[in-house]
Amino acid sequence: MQPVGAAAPLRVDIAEKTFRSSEGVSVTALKNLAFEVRQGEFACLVGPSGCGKTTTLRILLGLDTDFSGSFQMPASDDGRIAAVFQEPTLLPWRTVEQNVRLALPKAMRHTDLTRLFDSLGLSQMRELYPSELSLGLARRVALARAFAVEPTVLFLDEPFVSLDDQTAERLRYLVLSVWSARPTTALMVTHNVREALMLSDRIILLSARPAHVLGYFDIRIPRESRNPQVMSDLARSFRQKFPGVMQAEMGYP
Ligand SMILES: Nc1ncnc2c1ncn2[C@@H]1O[C@H](COP(=O)(O)OP(=O)(O)OP(=O)(O)O)[C@@H](O)[C@H]1O
Repeated sequence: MQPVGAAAPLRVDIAEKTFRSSEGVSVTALKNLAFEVRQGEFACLVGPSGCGKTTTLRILLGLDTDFSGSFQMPASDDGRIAAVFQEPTLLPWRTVEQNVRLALPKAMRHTDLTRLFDSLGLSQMRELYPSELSLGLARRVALARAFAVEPTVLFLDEPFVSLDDQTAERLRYLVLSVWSARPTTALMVTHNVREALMLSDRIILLSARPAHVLGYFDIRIPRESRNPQVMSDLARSFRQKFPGVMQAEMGYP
């Protein structure tokens, strides 16, 4: 299928990002972090805990402008950006459906969302309020809200953490199926190598803080062919290419 949304890659070239406390303590989170995500590609930023992954996403989302360097979003006519964080951040006084619709640009407010709710298993939940949802369901709503705007670029920050294994795996498959129906440029942060091998076209492996790129791992095997044997072969190749980084902490013993 033809990728949609973007005509140019997402280009990131962050020279440095340093946090400075009022007591004068400084922490350099990113240093010479440069990478690209190609048009219509699902890329994963993988790196150890605290290396600077969320900091990178916050910069790309414009939530943190105090850094040196530059980045370029994929070019397109409307340039919609969507993001899903670990915390679903739903409006508590709005229903599931209202939470999703409120994110839509005016021209799309009356879009038929039936297929999207169906594909995320949310058809029966449209009238519920966030307090009535488990964390797994709330994450699905956050994902629906992001996909509903048909973004040019989609950022995901560890959307499967703190879920039990079964719920997380089901959600990974749901994301795959919704994303595959409209493969927009996506960048997902995770510290779970197995998850990245399952979902992505390209893994961008980051160093410990200050984060910079250690290397790329491209996966050309179609997602639907990544059965347990293929996944285990991919994990072996990854381990061979990056010896020492496949620790249990990173999701693949
Ligand atoms: N507002 C802040 N002030 C000071 N230091 C910060 C701030 N935000 C992040 N840091 C530090 O910057 C570093 C990178 O943090 P960041 O949250 O980006 O890492 P991460 O790779 O996303 O971690 P994790 O995988 O644990 O979520 C960490 O050492 C963190 O303590």
